Amino acid sequence: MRPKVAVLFKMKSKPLEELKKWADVDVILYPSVEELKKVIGKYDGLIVSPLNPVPGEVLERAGRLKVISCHSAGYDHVDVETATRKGIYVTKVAGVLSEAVAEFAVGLTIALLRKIAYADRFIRSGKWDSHRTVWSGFKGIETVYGKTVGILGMGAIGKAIARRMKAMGTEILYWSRSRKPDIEEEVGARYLPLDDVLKESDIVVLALPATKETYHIINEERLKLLEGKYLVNIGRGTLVDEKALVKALKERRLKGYATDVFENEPVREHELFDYEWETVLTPHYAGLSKEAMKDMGFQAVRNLLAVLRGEVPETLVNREVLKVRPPEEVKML
Ligand SMILES: O=C(O)C(=O)CO
Repeated sequence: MRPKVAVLFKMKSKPLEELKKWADVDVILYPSVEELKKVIGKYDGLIVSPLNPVPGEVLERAGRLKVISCHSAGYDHVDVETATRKGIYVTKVAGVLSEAVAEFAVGLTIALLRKIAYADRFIRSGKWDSHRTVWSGFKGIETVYGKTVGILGMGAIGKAIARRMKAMGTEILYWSRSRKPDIEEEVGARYLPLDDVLKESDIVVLALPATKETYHIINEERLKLLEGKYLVNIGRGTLVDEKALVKALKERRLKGYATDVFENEPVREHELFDYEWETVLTPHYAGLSKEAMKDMGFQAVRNLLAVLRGEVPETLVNREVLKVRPPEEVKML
């Protein structure tokens, strides 16, 4: 029997075609949790994006589901604990979007310090009447060159950010779960305890995954260490206590915040919208380049098919699932 697979977002057509060679595929664009609960029982596999929450209440109804393939490096939108208990394999993609996301992190940093997004809105709203308006209105613009950049999280994305930042004439500090001698050697990055990175950097870039340990890692206390500095987030919204962050902006302690991610996405209204000069806000699309999306699509499809073939993909997130349901019990291709 051909497996039945649901893709819950608009995946690129080439990887989708590849998937269709092996499985009967339904594309259901961004279903709500309630909608997903109604149909989940029909599927052997799911391919999901970070904007497709798959909570435990959905998985409890997933009678024949064998695999959830995340079309992302992050997998915090899936209840992995429940998936594991139910013998559902969860996979992620790796190595295919680091360059795209790192490039975006640098873009956000430059936009934040040089006020590029602000300036774009300024000119479009017809306010550019003279050079004087710009010179007197655009005060306190800073270069990235010459700054100290602290990177929290030195995985593939963190390293790709470090290389780019170094090339822009910055010093690199970092904190990560483990030391990374390769990047220390390559760009002279210095490993420091987390709070020291915050104290000694001018710009802090968050490139951490969302886990229990990293939840609100930038909280009220740590924001005090960021006085007069910039914060950039391409990790996950939950890394930052947004309420405390807004307070720090309001009290002019934090100089600026650029983020691609939010505690609750999608975002239609947010207190951060009031800080036009101090923030750059983008809708969780750092990985959305044509090249990265195609590579991610193929890897997500390969991961899903590997599980259905009774193989163990390298990027399996929940290895404990192998004890709950061994690969030969999942195999249907
Ligand atoms: O891959 C991910 O987890 C992303 O959020 C890409 O932006």
